[in-house]
Amino acid sequence: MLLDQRRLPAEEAELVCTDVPALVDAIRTLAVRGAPLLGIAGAYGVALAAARGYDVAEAASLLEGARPTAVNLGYGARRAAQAYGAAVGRGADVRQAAAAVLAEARRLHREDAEASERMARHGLALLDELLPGGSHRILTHCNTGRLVSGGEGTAFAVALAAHRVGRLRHLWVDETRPLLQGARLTAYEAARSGMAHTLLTDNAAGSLFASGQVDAVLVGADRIAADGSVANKVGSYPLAVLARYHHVPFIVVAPTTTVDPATRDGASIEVEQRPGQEVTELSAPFPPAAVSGTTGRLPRVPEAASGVAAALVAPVGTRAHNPAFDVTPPELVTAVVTEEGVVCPVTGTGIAELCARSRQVTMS
Ligand SMILES: CSC[C@@H](O)[C@@H](O)C(=O)COP(=O)(O)O
Repeated sequence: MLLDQRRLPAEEAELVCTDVPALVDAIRTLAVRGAPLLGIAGAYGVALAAARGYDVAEAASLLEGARPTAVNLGYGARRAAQAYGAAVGRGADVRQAAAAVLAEARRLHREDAEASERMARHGLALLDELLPGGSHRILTHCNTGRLVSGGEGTAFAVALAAHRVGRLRHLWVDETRPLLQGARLTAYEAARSGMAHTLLTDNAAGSLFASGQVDAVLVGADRIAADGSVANKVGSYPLAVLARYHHVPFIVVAPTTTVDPATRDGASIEVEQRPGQEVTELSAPFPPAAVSGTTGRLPRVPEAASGVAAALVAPVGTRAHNPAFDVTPPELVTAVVTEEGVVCPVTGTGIAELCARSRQVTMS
């Protein structure tokens, strides 16, 4: 059972996935999303497969293939599949093996919550070190809070920790085109946590930096390559460039499960390309109610890819370039905060150590 993130903030609706294809669809359509949560969903998906008596290895590979960039998804699915294999190897019957996978998924879920808490602590200490004086105006991109984690999230958890100790002056929330994770989800989480926040269009960030209103950028990551390159929601790289130009720290917050030593460098990271319709139409993942509320005088088209009514925002037939992520080179990253501590890609410090601490699981 998932909280259906496609329907937020209009509605807090549950989505029940009773088989693996349903979960794969939920992952592809972003009902469940965000790197750490994808790992958790992948592990529970394999537990579901085991409980239903499906082929566990095939389920793990289907789940892993649902979205290519967030390495956590494959990590969760592979780790659960390994737990199944190990149980069978110990002589467990199908029911016992399924129980072992479920226990492993729950363990991963708990570990993510713990990692989240530790990242928040390390991140807050880093902010205090980088920005003495302690009244932080933080800009964040996409959604990295409780909605994406077993705990309070990655980058958002650091901002929340600063808020709790009275050191967050303001949270700037990028809307995050085209699927509006910032507007729909981060603004929703910030409001629920009572954080002072303002939503801006992604394009408004430049003038915000220029007017000196951003003290630090905090983002999450979907995959960190062996050279310290960071893949995150499209729009993160331009923020890193802006931050460098304006002498503002650009900080990545991600658990060690996001570090992938097997991916050599940024160019080797597969960036998910999403349907152009997400750019040319106001449609998926918005629920029909939200779409009808926002169509105004825009022409309506009968059906979007998701099957919900949509409004055109570009002429029929317009092609759209829609990468879901971009890659920030290590020289633009001031620091990577993990649950194990802080490393500094800009100086090359700690990247090898980070890779050594990665918890990636490879299937034999
Ligand atoms: C949640 S931590 C980091 C990332 O997963 C997050 O910033 C992000 O890019 C999510 O992308 P999404 O396409 O919404 O799954």
